Amino acid sequence: MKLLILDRDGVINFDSDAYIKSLQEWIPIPGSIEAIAQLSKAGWTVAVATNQSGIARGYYPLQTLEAMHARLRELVAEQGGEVGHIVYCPHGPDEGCDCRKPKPGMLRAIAEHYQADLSGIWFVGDSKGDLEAALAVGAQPVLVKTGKGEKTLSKGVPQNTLIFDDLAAVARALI
Ligand SMILES: O=P(O)(O)OC[C@@H](O)[C@H]1O[C@@H](OP(=O)(O)O)[C@@H](O)[C@@H](O)[C@@H]1O
Ligand SMILES: [Mg+2]
Ligand SMILES: [Zn+2]
Repeated sequence: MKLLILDRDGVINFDSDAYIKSLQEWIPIPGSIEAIAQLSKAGWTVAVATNQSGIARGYYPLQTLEAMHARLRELVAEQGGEVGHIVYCPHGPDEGCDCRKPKPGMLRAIAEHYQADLSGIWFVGDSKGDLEAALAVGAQPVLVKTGKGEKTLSKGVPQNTLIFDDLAAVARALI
């Protein structure tokens, strides 16, 4: 299957150092909704793996997170596309969970959901932890320059990282 996995904040929607704490703060990056819709219409399964430590930190309830993901699904559906499995890590950095990136637990959960092999699968992110999670399971690290991407790039990225300006450019490369 044609499986593509996306980080959320900084890839699909704008990110903020103050976290994305409400539906109103969840604003798609221009071109990202269209990119996901075009990819899914071209036969790609587009899954999402996102750290959401704001839940553990008490910044927003699970209900708000679910509302953001419902909005994402709604916007992509309006463009005739579909969003696949969305996995999130609600834990804080000190909880020692297996799902918080750079650990690959969420990528493994998505692979399990689709009974898919992760080797070579593109995982598109904006942070170093995204790239490291990809490498941990033999997936292809892909960096976009949106969100924290420029900052991540300036600090150096793994040698085989693919680099694109944004999610729309990733979609153009795949379709
Ligand atoms: O990029 P994804 O994984 O979709 O989500 C990242 C968010 O959960 C937040 O992750 C936080 O990192 P800490 O969780 O505080 O280390 C910060 O980087 C915030 O700016 C960011 O909004
Ligand atoms: Mg991100
Ligand atoms: Zn977790």
